[in-house]
Amino acid sequence: MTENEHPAGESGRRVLLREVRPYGTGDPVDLLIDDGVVVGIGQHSATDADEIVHAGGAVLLPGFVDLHTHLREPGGEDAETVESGSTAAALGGYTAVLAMANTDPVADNAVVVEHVRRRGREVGLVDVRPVGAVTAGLDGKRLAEIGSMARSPAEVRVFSDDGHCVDDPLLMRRALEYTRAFGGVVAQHAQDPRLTPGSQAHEGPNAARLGLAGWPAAAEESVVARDCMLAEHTGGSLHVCHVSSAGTAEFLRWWRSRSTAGSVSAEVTPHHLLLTDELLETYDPLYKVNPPLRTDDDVHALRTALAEGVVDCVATDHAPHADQDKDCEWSAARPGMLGLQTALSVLVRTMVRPGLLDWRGVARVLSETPARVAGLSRQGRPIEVGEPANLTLVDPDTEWTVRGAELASTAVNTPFEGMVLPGRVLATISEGRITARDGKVEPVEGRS
Ligand SMILES: NC(=O)N[C@@H](CC(=O)O)C(=O)O
Ligand SMILES: [Zn+2]
Ligand SMILES: [Zn+2]
Repeated sequence: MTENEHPAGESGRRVLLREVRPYGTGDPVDLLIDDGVVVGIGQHSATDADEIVHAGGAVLLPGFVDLHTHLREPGGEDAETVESGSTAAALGGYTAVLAMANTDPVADNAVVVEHVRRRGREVGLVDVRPVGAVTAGLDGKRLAEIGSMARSPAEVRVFSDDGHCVDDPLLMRRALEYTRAFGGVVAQHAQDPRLTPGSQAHEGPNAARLGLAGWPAAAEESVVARDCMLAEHTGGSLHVCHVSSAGTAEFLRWWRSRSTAGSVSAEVTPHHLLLTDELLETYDPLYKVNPPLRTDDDVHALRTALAEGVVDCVATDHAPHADQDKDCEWSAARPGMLGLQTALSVLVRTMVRPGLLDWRGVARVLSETPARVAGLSRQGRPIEVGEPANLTLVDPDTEWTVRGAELASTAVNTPFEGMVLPGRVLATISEGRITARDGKVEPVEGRS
């Protein structure tokens, strides 16, 4: 496959989706895909197609785009690989994922990002887009080779030291200035390290009772405020990773009402929309994550902020960890949770069923906005004739029980273990090809 071909494109193959409801509205229609492009919406005959999906009135959405996935390759293959993570992504309804840079070696140069992009193409289940590090070795001391990653065949547009905060304001300023020149974006893990030494959990009564070092919300809020000001000052684009507190949402609401320059986008994770620090009681490291699970008030403020568009998208922060890094005492465990195969269901539970988001809203927060932030022109497109067929078919009603061992990731650290969640992905279509269907991925043809 050459660099210019689409990852999963398939020439001349016609796929017919029977009885779908785009954005969950209106009467069911048939949607015909030919050569990776939507060519007809209306009534179609089975003879039009090589392959038929009987959807029975299921909801059709643009394919999901995850701005925040840890695929762990290279260096962390005992937790996840591009192949296992792509499988989880396709099963979760994703057609594109941004693979975070905190790998080993770090994705801070063209060689590593090209490797990740190439592996994504070889696996061929989702469009894997590498994120480049902001600073060399994620050390926070000098900028990484941002220009050479942007110009490389990996076409890096999003830069992040995620896992670490770019806490030096001068480096953050330079990164915003530099990426602005080519339309890039800096995704910040907002955590003032001076306010979070040895932090283990949300700073509050629950952590205090258990004797766990606290991670105060102000450590996030102060960095977000500073970075918004730097984005305005430089005219650069800031993306705020994993917003976790009511205070950050409140600040962003105020900022959006006044700022005129620069660009700020923000994501919330499914786990911060559902889980709270009451789970600390269990002492189960499955619930250890960075930023930490916070309070019920934070959870509800984040849901409201997402409904209003103050926080404008959902990203999983899918963070697989091998058993030895989770099956141990709290303080020794690594922070992070699986997310790709449960994101939609958590969103249905926390936002759709309570009436905070309709399916158009789901398309906006899981697909359209993340695609725009990442600059992916073929993703998050309207469901219309002539558009690329990157699509996800969702059954909104079926409930299922989450079992980490049954998920496609190599690691099993889901915080939703044993929960019954609503909403299932019936099929994922990437560049016109069915990549996942009925809980199984469909292997790339011609691949041994
Ligand atoms: N979210 C986490 O708790 N962990 C992430 C890093 C990060 O997103 O900060 C990881 O790489 O494991
Ligand atoms: Zn992070
Ligand atoms: Zn992360």
